[in-house]
Amino acid sequence: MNKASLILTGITIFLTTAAVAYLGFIVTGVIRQQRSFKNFRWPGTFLAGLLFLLPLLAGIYLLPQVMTPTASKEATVPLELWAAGSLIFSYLVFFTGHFFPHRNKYYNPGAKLVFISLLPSMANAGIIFIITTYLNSNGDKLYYLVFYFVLCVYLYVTTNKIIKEQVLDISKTVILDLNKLIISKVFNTSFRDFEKIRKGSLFAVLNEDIERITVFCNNAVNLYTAGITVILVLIYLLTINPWAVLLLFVVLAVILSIHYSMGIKTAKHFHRASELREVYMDQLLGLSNGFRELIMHQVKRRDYRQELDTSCTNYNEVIHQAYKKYINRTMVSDMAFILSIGISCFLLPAIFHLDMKVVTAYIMGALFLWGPLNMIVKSVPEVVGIKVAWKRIQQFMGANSINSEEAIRQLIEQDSFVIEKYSNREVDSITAEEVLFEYSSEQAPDEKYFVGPLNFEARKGEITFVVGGNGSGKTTLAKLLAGLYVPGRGKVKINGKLVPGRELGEYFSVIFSDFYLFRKVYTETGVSKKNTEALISLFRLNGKVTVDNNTFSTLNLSRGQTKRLALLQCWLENRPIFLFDECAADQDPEFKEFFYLELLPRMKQQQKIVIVITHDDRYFNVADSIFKMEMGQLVCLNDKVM
Ligand SMILES: Nc1ncnc2c1ncn2[C@@H]1O[C@H](COP(=O)(O)OP(=O)(O)OP(=O)(O)O)[C@@H](O)[C@H]1O
Repeated sequence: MNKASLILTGITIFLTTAAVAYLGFIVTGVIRQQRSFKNFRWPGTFLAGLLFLLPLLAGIYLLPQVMTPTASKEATVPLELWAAGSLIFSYLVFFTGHFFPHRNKYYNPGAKLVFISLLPSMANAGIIFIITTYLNSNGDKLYYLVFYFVLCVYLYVTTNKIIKEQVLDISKTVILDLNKLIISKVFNTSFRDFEKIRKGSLFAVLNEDIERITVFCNNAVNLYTAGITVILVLIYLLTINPWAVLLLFVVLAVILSIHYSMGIKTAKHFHRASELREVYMDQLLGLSNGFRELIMHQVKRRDYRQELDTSCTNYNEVIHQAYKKYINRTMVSDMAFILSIGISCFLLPAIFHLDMKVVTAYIMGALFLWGPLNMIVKSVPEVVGIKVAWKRIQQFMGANSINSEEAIRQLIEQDSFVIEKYSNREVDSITAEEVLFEYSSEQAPDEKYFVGPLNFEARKGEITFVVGGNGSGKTTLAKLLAGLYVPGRGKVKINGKLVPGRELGEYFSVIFSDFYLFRKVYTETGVSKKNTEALISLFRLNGKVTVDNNTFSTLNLSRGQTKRLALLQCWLENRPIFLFDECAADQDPEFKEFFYLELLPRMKQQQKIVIVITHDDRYFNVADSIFKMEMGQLVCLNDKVM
């Protein structure tokens, strides 16, 4: 069998096998109901595909004339037809896949990529084959070789364009899904766990780690193409001299194992760098949140800046070391590869008594391998980096939570529950029975602080005060009542019925001492302009702020005005229980009077349950009942309730 027949047979077998395999995937996908029919505007796409195929069909047709000038044309015509037929058949099968897309959105572009990414490698191998054929020829096939060279370049460029666009689409989806996944995870984290998360790590995961995975997605296809190119060039070299390929193989195995063993050390550096980046991010957050405090005092500013500089330098140093180690590795592998080329060049002809033409072709092939191989070898740190990034995302997400497609889907969709209405609900009482909560941390397991066991009750149409010294546990009680903390023991009940932790919060409108005011008012019913105008006047914010489209016109207000706005927002939410944690603590006498003597009685009048954590003993007479917190224990100061 001459070379042309061999190549044509190879093309036919490869394309037919790939097409039949793909057809098999489509059919099984349809049977398993993973794929279903979906129509699209296909005629234009189909014709564009056919146009793309035309030069390739010409290439198949001309192949026998280039490679076997002396062979009879009749002998190869059927093979040309088979090859051309298999190309069209595979195109039709490939196209059919568009009509039956897989349910998994990564599967369709992924399968397409696996197939198309083979083509640039083939074009690459074709180019080296054409060049070496030309070098070894006497120039009689120049026009044909130029045609095939252009054909290979055409194939390389067009398929690479398709691949790059597909990869871009996939990485866009990956970024979006991972971001949504992390955000969903944050939303589904309990408040206590959220308190424990280092905020720097949240931003590090959202920025750096996801970015790293995306970059890897882009490079993975290049890696795959490089791998196929290496295989094809090796096959070509095999046809020139098998022993030389074996030698090359041994050299490559040695280079890769050296590279890999050096890579383990680099991985440790990359891991350490990620940890230091979290610390740095945390401090950057401190800079942003505490800028006002920092800018005012020289010492604070100097010391914080020093700390920030130190963590920035530490991070930089470690990442620098990691990349330095990586450079050492690449130098070792670069040197080993160049040495192996030298050995091939000087020793091979002597050992195997090879013709110089064969040696030239061999060296050409080996040099051609250099690019793709380099890419594969140099991607090792990327693979290490991605392993580190993925591990951190997994850690962040919690063990075993994202190991299946179903788990991911459920997590993303978890928040799409039906919204129940809680405003205006009839709530007679909220009670805590023998509730106990324990603060503990992994860093200091021996240092524990207990709140409770305690009993508490607040009733409709009554104002309940909770008083007590700093650190006695008042805010912890508030978080337990509002379902932010889950008690280790005991129960929190609404109207005498046990309510799940997550639902408890729905009954509350809360202002904690370190509250965050959102610019938009998120209410079940939206807010009417007329109603809000009256409220703005009640809260004495006229001329300061307006509400349009459920959104406050500004948040640039004084601290007291911001508190009033937060109270106004609570009012708009219209939940059955109001809870205020030291809401008037840092306010002027006028605000205090407004809060204790005007607002709270109005809420009471509206039959709300009003719980107020306070130190303002001047207004204790406003309360219907007063509880006192002492070292985590609760006592009722008047027996009106208990
Ligand atoms: N996130 C936390 N992790 C660990 N321990 C905590 C945490 N928050 C509070 N504590 C501990 O629980 C105790 C009670 O805190 P809490 O905030 O409930 O007190 P408080 O009565 O509201 O104080 P203050 O009047 O100063 O606001 C504190 O002594 C503190 O040591």
